[in-house]
Amino acid sequence: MNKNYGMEIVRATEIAALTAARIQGLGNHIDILNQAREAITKTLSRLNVCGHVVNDRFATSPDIRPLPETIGVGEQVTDLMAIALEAHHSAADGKNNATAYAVIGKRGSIQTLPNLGMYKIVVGPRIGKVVDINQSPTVNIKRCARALGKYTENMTVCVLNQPRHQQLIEEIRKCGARIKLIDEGEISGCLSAITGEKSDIYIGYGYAPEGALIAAAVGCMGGYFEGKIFYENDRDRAAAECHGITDFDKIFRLEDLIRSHEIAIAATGVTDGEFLEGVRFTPNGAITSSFIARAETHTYRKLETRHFFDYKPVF
Ligand SMILES: O=P(O)(O)OC[C@H]1O[C@](O)(COP(=O)(O)O)[C@@H](O)[C@@H]1O
Repeated sequence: MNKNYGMEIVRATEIAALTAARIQGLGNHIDILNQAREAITKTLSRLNVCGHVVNDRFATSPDIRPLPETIGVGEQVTDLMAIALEAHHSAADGKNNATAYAVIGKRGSIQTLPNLGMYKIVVGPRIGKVVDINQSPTVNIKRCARALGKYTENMTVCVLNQPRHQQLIEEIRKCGARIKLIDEGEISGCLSAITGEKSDIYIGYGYAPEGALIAAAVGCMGGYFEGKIFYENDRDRAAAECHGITDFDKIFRLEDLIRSHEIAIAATGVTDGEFLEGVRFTPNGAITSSFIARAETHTYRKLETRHFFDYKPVF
C-alpha cells in the first residue's frame, strides 16, 4: 500500500466510538453493537480502496447488522478487518474496555480464522520471543521476568475475568506475580501488555478472529504473539479447514496471521480501558482517545481528538 491508511481508518474508529458512547450504559448490547457497526461501515465506505472484509465474528449472527463483503470506493484491493465495538456488553453496561478497532492491509495479508476459542499469550518488544505457549504460565512469567530484569513479584499479568480462567488465575497467584483482571476486551489488555503500560503479559482464552487483530498490533508495534485454537469436536475442525487450517495443534504466530508489512491498525476508546481513554463529551462536542500504528515503520501514535458537533452534522 502506498500510503498510511492508519490516518484514514482512525476516522472510522472515532465515529464508531462516538456513536457507541452516545448510548453507553443504556443496557442494550445488541443495539449499541449494531449502531457502532453501522457507523464504522459508513465512514470506511468513503475510503479510496476496495477493502475485503475479513474475520467478522458476527457475520452470521441473525440479530447483528452485517458488514458488507467489500467496503470503499477505490480500486486498490485490500483486506479490511473492523471490530466496531469490542466488549459490547461492557459498553451497554457502562463498564470498561469497550473499544472500536480497524485494520487494513495488503490483500491476502490477514489470515481468516474460524469463530472458535483461542488461547493466547502476548508480550511487548521489551520481552520478545522468550515465551512458549506449550509451557506453563509459571515458566512463561518467570522467563518474561528474567527478560525484563524484574522480580516475578513485580510482574503484572492481564487476564480476562472468566470462570474458565480460575485455574490460570490460581497458578499466577501461586507463582507470585500480580494479576490485572479485566471483565471484557482482551484486545485492549493485549495492547497494554505490548506497550507495558498496565501489564507485562496477557494470557488467556478469547476468540480466534481477535487473534488476527492482536497479531496485527504486534506486527505494527513489535512484541511477540502465540495463539492456539481450541477445538471441541469435528465440527470445529471442519470450520477451521474452511480457513485452510489442517494442523490442529498449530501454534499461530505473527507470521501465520499477518503476512505483510503493509498493514495499519487504528483504535478509539469508547469507555475507559487498559489502553485508551473513553469518549468524553464536552459542551459542544467530544474528545476521543485513539491510537494508530503501521508495520512498515513501527511508528505508533496516540491521538487526542477534539470533535465539534456544530461542524459534524451527523451528530
Ligand atoms: O468470555 P467470552 O464470552 O468467551 O468471550 C471472550 C471475548 O469477549 C471479549 O472480552 C469481548 O467480546 P465482544 O467484542 O464480542 O463483546 C473479547 O475480547 C474476547 O475475545
